[in-house]
Amino acid sequence: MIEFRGVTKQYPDGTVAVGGVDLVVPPRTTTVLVGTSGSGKTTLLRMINRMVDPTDGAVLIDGTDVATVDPVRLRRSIGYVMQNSGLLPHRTVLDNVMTVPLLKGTRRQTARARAMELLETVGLDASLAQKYPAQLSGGQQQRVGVARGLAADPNILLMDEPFGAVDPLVRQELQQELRRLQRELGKTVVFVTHDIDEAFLLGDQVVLLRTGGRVVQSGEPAEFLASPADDFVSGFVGADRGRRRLRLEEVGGRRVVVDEDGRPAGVLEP
Ligand SMILES: Nc1ncnc2c1ncn2[C@@H]1O[C@H](COP(=O)(O)OP(=O)(O)OP(=O)(O)O)[C@@H](O)[C@H]1O
Repeated sequence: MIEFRGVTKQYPDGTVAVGGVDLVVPPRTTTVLVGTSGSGKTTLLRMINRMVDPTDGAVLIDGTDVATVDPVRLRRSIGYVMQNSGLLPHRTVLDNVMTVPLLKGTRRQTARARAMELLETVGLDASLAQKYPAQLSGGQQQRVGVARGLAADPNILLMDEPFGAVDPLVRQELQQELRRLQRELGKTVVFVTHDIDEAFLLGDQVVLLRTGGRVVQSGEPAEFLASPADDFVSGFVGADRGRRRLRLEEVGGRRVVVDEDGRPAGVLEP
């Protein structure tokens, strides 16, 4: 379990990136931090592995204040996946995935076998292992990034807009893969996005932030539509837009769910 207790981050120039956040991230579930640009999502995420230290409050992992843990050790025990995959360009895919396990002292043969296994887990063909990142598509690079994040078998996986830079179709594919992976692996995932649809799709818990790094609402995705905390939330989740306003229509004896324009969204189970 990850816990934020009264966490604030004020940068030396006076910017309050995160303002007094209290939040619990339950284990083995996906928590999505969502919000507009500059709402403190990345800062909040990076306080988990001490890439950023809070100026006030504390972040605890399983009851231990991360401030008391050596940052290098901490970072190697937590998976981290970022937007542009962050792969080392002059190293092969295999070497990229093996980096952290080798740094942690895993034997080369073991690390290699595990890396090959992980490439398969994230849906990559073994033949890509000896290629260099630039020889891969954006989507493939992101998959390698996910494999690398999982390589040291961390309990926690931090993902900062990991699918932000790929085209919409590949993005959908990667989102579905992450859902599958999460069902199989049961990691504690903290995922940053500015896309509310992605947040609803992936999050067991969604945390909506606004400028100044304040939590406006948190909870299960459906709660945001059922009872948005205020107008900002309504606007952000699009509760006021046609796409979210669904209604039932009877078609050929079945109950079909349609949107405001009458376009079908699905069929209601009997
Ligand atoms: N090193 C820094 N020094 C000063 N201000 C910073 C620094 N890093 C971030 N900030 C500011 O803190 C605020 C929050 O930044 P952060 O990157 O956490 O937001 P974000 O929600 O992740 O945004 P985005 O979606 O654009 O990545 C912003 O106003 C940003 O300009």
